[in-house]
Amino acid sequence: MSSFVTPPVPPMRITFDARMEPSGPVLTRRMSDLRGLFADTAAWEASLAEDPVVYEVASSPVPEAEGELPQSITTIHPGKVGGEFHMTKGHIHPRPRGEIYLGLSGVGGLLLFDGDKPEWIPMEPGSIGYIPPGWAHRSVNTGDEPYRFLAVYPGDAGHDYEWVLRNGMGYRVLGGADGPDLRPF
Ligand SMILES: O=P(O)(O)OC[C@H]1O[C@H](O)[C@H](O)[C@@H](O)[C@@H]1O
Ligand SMILES: [Fe+2]
Repeated sequence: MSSFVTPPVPPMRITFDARMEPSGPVLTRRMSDLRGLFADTAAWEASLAEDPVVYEVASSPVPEAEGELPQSITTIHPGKVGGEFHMTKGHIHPRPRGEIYLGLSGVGGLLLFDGDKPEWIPMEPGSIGYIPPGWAHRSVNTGDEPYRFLAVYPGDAGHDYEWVLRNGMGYRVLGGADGPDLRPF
């Protein structure tokens, strides 16, 4: 994802509206944008008839450029595909850079994978999830209302989505009787 502002930018107060969303560009990802991510391909194909919005990313007007600290608020709408919770595509930063997430509303989790072992950080309003450099990351809505989080990341980190398609994320996150059921794959 990229924002529409080029550096240098002035010091600024970032203003959030009543829904606490930054005023910058919004990226919408529909089910059809999530090809190859859900295990149950038949269920994914069936969902394309309606092609619902799975998540939206609203960015602040800070450029994705070296030295900058862009922020975004992602809203993942609730739902499942073949028992698997709605989730983001997931990516790794081509330049190894850390990132922080802050849970704002709803419940979910941050799935991390270093290519060897997966980690799961449950997220609720007020939780800070830390993504160390070199870990792929994906967010999952494990509840029945929208899950929203703020992300802050170095502007030169970049997004590699192919890595996740090639390597997976270590776990699939399904709805279980007592909350999320993490299945190795
Ligand atoms: O990029 P995705 O894996 O689709 O995740 C959606 C978004 O989540 C967070 O907000 C990240 O900071 C964004 O950089 C990312 O674009
Ligand atoms: Fe990231």
